[in-house]
Amino acid sequence: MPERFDFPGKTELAKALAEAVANDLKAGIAERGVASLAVSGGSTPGKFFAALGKRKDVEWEKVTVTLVDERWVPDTSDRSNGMLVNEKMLQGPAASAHFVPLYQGGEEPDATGIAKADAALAGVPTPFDAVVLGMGNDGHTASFFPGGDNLAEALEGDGPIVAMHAPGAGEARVTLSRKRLLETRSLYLHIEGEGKVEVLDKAMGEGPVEDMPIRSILRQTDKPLNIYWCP
Ligand SMILES: O=C1O[C@H](COP(=O)(O)O)[C@@H](O)[C@H](O)[C@H]1O
Repeated sequence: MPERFDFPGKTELAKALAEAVANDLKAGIAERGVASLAVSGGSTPGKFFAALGKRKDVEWEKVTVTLVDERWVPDTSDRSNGMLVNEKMLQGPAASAHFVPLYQGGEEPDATGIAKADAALAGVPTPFDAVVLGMGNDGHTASFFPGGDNLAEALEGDGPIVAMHAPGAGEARVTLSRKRLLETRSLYLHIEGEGKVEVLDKAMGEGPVEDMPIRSILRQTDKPLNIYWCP
């Protein structure tokens, strides 16, 4: 059963989640000399990224940061999750972290693009010390979209990176597979707003995973899921 932590506001949530993830990274560095983190994009994580990136107690030069999913757009696009991470998190103390992008050029995540992204991801210390997921109003997480053309592969395949096109996704995307996402020491779901808690409540109920792919994370028991929410 996931554990839920509620906060009065976005600032409090951002600070608490940054504290938890910073502790995960420090534990990883203490144990193996390096640490790795995979984060989501979208409209929710900006404050959390800023709070985490300011942490001076993390040896950022030993940290590798990557994404749980990416829109297949150049990193100059304001739709790029990579750009968001670079602008909001990898500033100040965190500027010395190593960032591994998923977008590898070109118009489409074709076999060459996926092979390059797989190769880039192979350089990220495994398991992740922390994975921070988000959730869309349609019940998607990472780029596990309802109606996604490669949803079954993303949910059940060995991955590690899967191309995804879906009616609700906008541009073509890539996503880490469920298997790769669960190769983590800590797992978080970061959601904000009353609307998202309604989506979460629905997802916690019965129904097919394909209708609300966040269920593939909520229903698994391999990794304890910590849900961070604020209004
Ligand atoms: O498109 C995406 O959406 C989800 C949720 O985003 P939000 O705007 O509702 O916070 C995000 O988790 C994912 O990484 C992103 O690519």
